[in-house]
Amino acid sequence: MASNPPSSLFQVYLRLRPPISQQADQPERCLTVEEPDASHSSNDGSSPASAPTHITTQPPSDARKRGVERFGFTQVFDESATQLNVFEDTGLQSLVKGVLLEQRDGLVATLGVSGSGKSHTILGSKTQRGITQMSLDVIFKSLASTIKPPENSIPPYLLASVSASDASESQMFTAQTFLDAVYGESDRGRNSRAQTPLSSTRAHTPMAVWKSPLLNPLQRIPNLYPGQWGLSQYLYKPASLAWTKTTTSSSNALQVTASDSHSPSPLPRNHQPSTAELHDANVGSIKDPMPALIFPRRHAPMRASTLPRSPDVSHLTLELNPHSEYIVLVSMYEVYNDRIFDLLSPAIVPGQGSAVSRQGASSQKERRKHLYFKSTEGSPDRKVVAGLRKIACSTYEEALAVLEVGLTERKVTGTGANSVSSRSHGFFCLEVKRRMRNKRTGEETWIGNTLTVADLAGSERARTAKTAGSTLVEAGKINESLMYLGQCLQMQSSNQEGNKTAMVPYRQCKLTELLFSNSFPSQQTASMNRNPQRAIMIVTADPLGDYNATSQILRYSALAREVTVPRAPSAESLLSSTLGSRTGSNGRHSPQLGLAEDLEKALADIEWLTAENERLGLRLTEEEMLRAETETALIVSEDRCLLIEQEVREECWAEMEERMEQERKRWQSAWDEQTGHNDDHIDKKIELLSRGFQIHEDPQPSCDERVEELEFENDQLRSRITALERELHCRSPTKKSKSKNTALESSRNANILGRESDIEVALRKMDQLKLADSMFRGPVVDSPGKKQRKMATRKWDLAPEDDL
Ligand SMILES: Nc1ncnc2c1ncn2[C@@H]1O[C@H](COP(=O)(O)OP(=O)(O)OP(=O)(O)O)[C@@H](O)[C@H]1O
Repeated sequence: MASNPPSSLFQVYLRLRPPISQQADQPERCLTVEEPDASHSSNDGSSPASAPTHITTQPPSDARKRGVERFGFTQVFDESATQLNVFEDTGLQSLVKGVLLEQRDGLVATLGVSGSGKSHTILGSKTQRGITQMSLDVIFKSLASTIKPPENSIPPYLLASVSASDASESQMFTAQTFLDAVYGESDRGRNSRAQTPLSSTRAHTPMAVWKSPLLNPLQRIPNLYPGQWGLSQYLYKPASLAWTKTTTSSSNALQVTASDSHSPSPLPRNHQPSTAELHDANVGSIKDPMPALIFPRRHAPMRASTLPRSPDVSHLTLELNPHSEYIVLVSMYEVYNDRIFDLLSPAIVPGQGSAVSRQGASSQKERRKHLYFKSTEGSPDRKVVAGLRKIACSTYEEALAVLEVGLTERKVTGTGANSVSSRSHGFFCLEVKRRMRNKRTGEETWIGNTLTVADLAGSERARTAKTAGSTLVEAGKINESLMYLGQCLQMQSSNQEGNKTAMVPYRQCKLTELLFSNSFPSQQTASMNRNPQRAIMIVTADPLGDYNATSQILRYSALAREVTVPRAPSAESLLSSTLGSRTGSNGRHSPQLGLAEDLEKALADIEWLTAENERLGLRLTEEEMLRAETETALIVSEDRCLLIEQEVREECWAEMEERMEQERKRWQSAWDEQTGHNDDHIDKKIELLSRGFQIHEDPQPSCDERVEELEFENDQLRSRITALERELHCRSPTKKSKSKNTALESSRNANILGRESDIEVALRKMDQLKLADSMFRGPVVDSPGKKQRKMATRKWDLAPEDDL
């Protein structure tokens, strides 16, 4: 089994985690490290000959029938391996060397089940440094004599020049400016990191370093390099948000200063930046640094002196050309829910002073701007994460302080599997750029390579990790991306085993794209003298952890795999031993020897059956492995289903709420309309009623009108009396005289009374008239049932008695 094929994209190492605490009832151990094979030595010398390279799985006792799997890695580190062992034996020094000297990018990533020790390997603990700190230390120690400029601060012009040749559309800041923005001047003296999310959530991997309360380097610029860089010409004024030329001398003053022949590294005359050039440079920080540097304020982290300094890696320092000039840029990003987010430019929640990344999945998704992994104008041959914030660091401490800032932004949550579980794939990039000058044209540029350290989130099962809601969504995305990563790694190992060159399907998700894109040599990269990256994968596993999850990860990542079925003692050997034991000591066969032939026949049958059994056992194991893989795919699908279900539920809920709101509004408007109508209706009714109740009073007639009225009535009455008298004349004379006498008498009586009211007079007069009328008409024969109509009293009946 070739455990370390030369063409592998990734060197894959396995590291076993020691038990955290000694429990009385330790779970069964599921992994056993094989003793190193003396004959084995790695093809490229990437692992020492005495180092173990294989591991076997021990299925739990309730599943003994399962086949034993044997996995091959570049090297296996058992529980006793220290951080320094891992750093040295994984060849991280050669990765650093590739970045510094060989124009080769380096990538180191950790992969494993949640809680298996990935972050510990990458970032270390309170007492031990991780491979990130050690790599940083080696790089800064190697660059110590060459890193420019001295006094640990970077002049802005230098940054402008670096930025102009940067291909990733980044924003650049010096570490001092950046850390000033993060911690502020007032907090510099404090040493507590109690309030940083990192301190509470990731206690085992302290990264905080920020010790030197130096002045803002930019404030000291004018005196820094008077002769060499001509920086006295430029002064950074944060208030004006721009580089301004402080001198009023002629425009070529800078060129004169910069081309000073005494300068140890003079800039070419034709490449000194004019103000316009600086303005045109693709640097957000230089055009407009302060707005981009808004950052939630933090308290300064713990003192550098309290941070672990071991393991010491001074002996790994590399020799570099002392005349070269380097600059180190640090950037950090995370892949969260298959999107890339810059960890050094977080979104800000107004008034809260904390990054949005701590606010939960949805808000994070909504408020942070995600970045693209793409080819840019300046980098057509390879993809880069565009638009990152890059911090120029000139010391190890500065780089660690920036790393600390990025880590506090990273999404970490407590789950059932790990109390500080990473919920995103974190990438820490260390770009080392070297100044290159074209001797012929004098053109200056900065080229460099990047060492990327990736701390991948751990795979987990929703059931064991007890995740729900947004954490479940994250877990689904994590598992999915790890499944794709597993497919790529499997393709890599099957390519090597069968010498095929099948396509590694790395474009399926952001994680695999970021890890694999730059691993393949292309024609363009070859023409640009750029080597494909070197990559190391450190797989971490807990030997006392979950068998299924651990063996699944190992199946993904191992460079080689074998399956063996535990053999039962062969029937042949059993029979031979039985027969042998029955042979007498004197050499004679026992009486049962006659059965030997039958037994031999049976032996052959048994042998055949045993072989068949083994074959079936092997198939069973293969089927089981297939089933395990399908189970993983099922878990991923289940996670996806849950995710979809959750999304659908949320959508339905939102739609229902929207509809309810619409209905409510509709009912409200109908109600308002109806109420308005009712009010109108009632108003109208009231109006009508009030109109009906209005009492009309005739105006009091004036005296003249009354007189006139009465006179008119008198006339009427007189004419009526005349008519009656005339009628009376036409009838019997006796009645006539009597009647007349009666009328006259009445009139006389009325005159006598004199004081009777008009009404009484009128009533009496009416009675008289009725009487007279009945007399004149004679007896009237009324039809039965017909009522006699009474004459109503009228105003004109009320004539004064005198008139009558
Ligand atoms: N080699 C080791 N030596 C001592 N302790 C270790 C080692 N590896 C891991 N641990 C401890 O185990 C615990 C879990 O480790 P860690 O946080 O690194 O897991 P992880 O794989 O990064 O988990 P996740 O994927 O959930 O982030 C920590 O307390 C860590 O200190």
